Amino acid sequence: MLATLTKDQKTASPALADASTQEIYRELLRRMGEDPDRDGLLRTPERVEKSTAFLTKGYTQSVDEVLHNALFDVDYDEMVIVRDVEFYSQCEHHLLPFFGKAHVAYVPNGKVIGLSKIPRIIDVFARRLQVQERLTRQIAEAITDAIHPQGVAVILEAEHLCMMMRGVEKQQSNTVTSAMLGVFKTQMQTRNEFLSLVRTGRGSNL
Ligand SMILES: Nc1nc2c(ncn2[C@@H]2O[C@H](COP(=O)(O)OP(=O)(O)OP(=O)(O)O)[C@@H](O)[C@H]2O)c(=O)[nH]1
Ligand SMILES: [Zn+2]
Repeated sequence: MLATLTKDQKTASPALADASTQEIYRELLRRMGEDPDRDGLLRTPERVEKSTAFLTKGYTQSVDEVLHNALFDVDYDEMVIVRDVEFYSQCEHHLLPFFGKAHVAYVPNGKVIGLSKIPRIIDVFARRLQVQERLTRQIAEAITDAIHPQGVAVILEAEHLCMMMRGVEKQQSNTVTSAMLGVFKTQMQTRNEFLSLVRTGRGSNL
């Protein structure tokens, strides 16, 4: 059973109300033309239930919980950048992965955030069904809410399997999205400094 189902979600489809999640995956295998009772597939519903719970565990997490109070009063008002953070998410249209690198920057306003918490915040939102634009925005807003900095910038560069292994089948394209808040929106110089520091990182195609 996925931990995230509310009572309403469970009863949303009365015909399936009594079916377990694993029974539903067995049925999906059957409808793919497979035999869910053959050796290799016997434990597949159990594995898929477990891996799906992991890949969507962002629904059961909150930013407060992952921050764990790791916010520090530090007298530093230059840009902090955590770049080339790999992330894996799933597109909400096809339930296929999209994945790539996140680059996050902020200019503090009296408080800094524990460095490891930036990738943790990214994952809280990446491990949900997403569109890349919303994911980008949610990361920027979560950091803003946590430390009220002078500004936050987030760039995501991602490859979408729904555009690669199906649909338009384009293997070389990637999608870049950004959210620029506060001084990253109002001060061209700050935004440019961020962009040039991202470009000199290891994993950026910008
Ligand atoms: N903006 C945006 N679009 C996305 C994202 N992930 C997937 N999509 C797009 O969502 C759209 C869904 O389009 P539909 O026409 O409803 O679905 P489809 O027939 O499967 O589309 P194709 O992928 O073109 O075959 C596609 O254009 C996808 O590329 C995302 O993160 N952001
Ligand atoms: Zn998709």
